[in-house]
Amino acid sequence: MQIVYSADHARQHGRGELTDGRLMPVVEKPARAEMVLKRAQEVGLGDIMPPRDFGREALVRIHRPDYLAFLEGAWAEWEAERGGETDCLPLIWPVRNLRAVCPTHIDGKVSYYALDAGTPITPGTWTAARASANVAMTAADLVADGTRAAFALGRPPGHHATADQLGGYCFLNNAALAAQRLLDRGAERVAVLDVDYHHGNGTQAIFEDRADVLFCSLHADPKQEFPYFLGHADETGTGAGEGYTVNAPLPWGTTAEAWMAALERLCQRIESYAPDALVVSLGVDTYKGDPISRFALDTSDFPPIGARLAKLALPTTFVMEGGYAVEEIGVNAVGVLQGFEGG
Ligand SMILES: NCCCCCC(=O)NO
Ligand SMILES: [Zn+2]
Repeated sequence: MQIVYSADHARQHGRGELTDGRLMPVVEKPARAEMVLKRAQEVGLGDIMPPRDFGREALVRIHRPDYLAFLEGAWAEWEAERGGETDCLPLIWPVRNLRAVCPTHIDGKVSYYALDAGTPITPGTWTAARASANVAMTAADLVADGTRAAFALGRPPGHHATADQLGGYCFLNNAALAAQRLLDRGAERVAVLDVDYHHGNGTQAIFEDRADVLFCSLHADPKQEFPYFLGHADETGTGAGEGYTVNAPLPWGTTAEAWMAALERLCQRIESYAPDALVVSLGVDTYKGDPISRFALDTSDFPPIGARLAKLALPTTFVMEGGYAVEEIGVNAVGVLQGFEGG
């Protein structure tokens, strides 16, 4: 399986994320991608190629221009205001009884464009986020060119990012950009399957009113887990997209048996949709040893996931999302890909 990778991911390395009531060391760090790359090379998963730069015209197919302008200029504005000793994080949100009018001050702007305070903007964020987006679109192009499957080994991840908001360690929605790229290359229908432990609120929001992308996700129940405010089973799409969003929320402690049963239901929905291509938001934070998650999948449970996805017999673009057990992320993520290849 072809792997697309850019060392520019390492330009995203936050100095802290707000969690557990304090600024903690980030879990979304460069070692994650390096460990997956190392494992892919160890098992000879496939050739590794750099991304092509698709430019801003590809990003605006999914993201709002004002949001892209914010991301590009945020660090410079933050540094001018505060110096470079701390990362840019929000401190207030336009919640109930407030108005979502974009402020001019960087504190207000980052709050307007962020859904959480766990996603630090750093000097290298814009570079890393664009590289991750280009990695995903390059992988999608490989699949559009006839490759059976490709792996976008990028970070920062993307599935929490909406058209105009960052959050959950995400800035640009790599999986959504990959799906759009496949449509722009001639696919009529694309299914996005999100197997990350967390609900892909960004991907759902981006495609919720569209019938040309089916969004399916199994994830920790938002009543218990981040992102808390999207991902319920009664969210089925809106307008022309009614029926093209499928959520399978699962409780803390979910075992591989229950998780695979939910996956089976989503795979059957994908089969009935009969897409031209599949994009998989591949998070492996469903692993029982993940430091921020509470499902119970073991390393041996990951290859069967790939094997089931292979039975869909669709051109498939795997896009790296979450997974924070750094020692096991490689064997778990590559395990899915080996299972897909029948390895
Ligand atoms: N800091 C709160 C948890 C962010 C979740 C990140 C993730 O893995 N999403 O898939
Ligand atoms: Zn996750």
